[in-house]
Amino acid sequence: MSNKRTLNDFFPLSLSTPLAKRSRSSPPPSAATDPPIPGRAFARPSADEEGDSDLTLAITLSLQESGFVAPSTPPAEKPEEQPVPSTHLSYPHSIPAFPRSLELALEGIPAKPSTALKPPEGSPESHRADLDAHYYRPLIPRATSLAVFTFLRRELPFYRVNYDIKRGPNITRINTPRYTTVFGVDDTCVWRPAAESSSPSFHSQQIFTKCGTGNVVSPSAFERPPRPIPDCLLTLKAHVERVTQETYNFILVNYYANGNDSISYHSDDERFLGELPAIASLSLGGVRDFCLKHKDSAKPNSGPDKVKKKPGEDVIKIPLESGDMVMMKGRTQSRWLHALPKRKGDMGSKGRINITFRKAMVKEGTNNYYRYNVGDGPVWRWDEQKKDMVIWRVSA
Ligand SMILES: O=C(O)CCC(=O)C(=O)O
Ligand SMILES: [Fe+2]
Repeated sequence: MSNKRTLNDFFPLSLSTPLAKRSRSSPPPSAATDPPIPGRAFARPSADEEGDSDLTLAITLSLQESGFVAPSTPPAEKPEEQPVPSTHLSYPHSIPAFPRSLELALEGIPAKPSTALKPPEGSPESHRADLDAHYYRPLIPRATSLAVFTFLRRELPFYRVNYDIKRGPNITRINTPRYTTVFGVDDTCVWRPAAESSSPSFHSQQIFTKCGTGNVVSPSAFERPPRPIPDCLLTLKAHVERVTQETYNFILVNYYANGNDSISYHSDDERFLGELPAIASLSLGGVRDFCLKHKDSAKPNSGPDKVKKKPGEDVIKIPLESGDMVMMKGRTQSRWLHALPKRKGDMGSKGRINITFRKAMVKEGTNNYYRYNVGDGPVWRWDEQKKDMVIWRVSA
């Protein structure tokens, strides 16, 4: 579907507030450009107020906000320096950077060894050979990961995407059973700051140019305008790239509000990801089971012996906790399926965010990811009073 909207349709905000401090990727300040974030004006702390106590406070607040611990006495008001939010013409609203204390906590995490995932006992050798998946338990320490969860749920724009699929003569309406959002552009383009821009905001200056030629690419070359990765997600990407020794140009985010939200068995084996894609998948928030099964075992009673299988016998099931990361490489996408099934009871009672880091090679990837993770519906945002997602703004 082609998109005839102009960039102004995507960025109706008028920008007028001076900013206290630049994020690490921002150019030197000139004119002010970013709107104030209601209820989030912080005074600059003195030098000795910065440090571990900020992180302790951020984590305590986050654990309470996310419902992972009950609030005790109300925490003391503690101002924290607010780095410059990320803005861009394609964003429905600006996206704050992580508080400095959280950013420092993430930067300081040492790279950890991973554990290889193994197929269930008795699986054919070919299944083992096709599986190149590892997990980090955890990649991000639990308390820090919960602070990241609370921050991202509160600050990112989410979508509940609907689309039609055609099976023979029938058209089926699919309502994606989770909230999604996406940032990035495929490898044929590179983001760079627009020359001579008077804006001090790093992201609001970003345009993309064709790799090789350096020619500016118009956002209308895509079905929906691609969105640069905001600073907060760039911080996570840098850590994941360091640990996995891979590079990524796309970040897809899922928010599973409760146990009814899910993703069914699938593989991320689209051609635009290349032949043997490396995908890192980070979990934040509530615990949920992540399941993998070989594509051959998905066929009922397949295999040479045709022995009747018990349900779930071929499935690898890992309860992923906040901060855990699964890395899938090699033939994992082409030969295995994965899913996050619906869950009743305790396991579905807490919200969970999943972030996948991927690399799309060509334009089809950009069009596909924005169609299925942004779509054309309203923006949903977390409402702290209602403790639920609410429609924030209907798209133009
Ligand atoms: O939520 C998860 O852990 C899995 C998400 C996933 O497989 C996907 O987004 O493709
Ligand atoms: Fe997936």
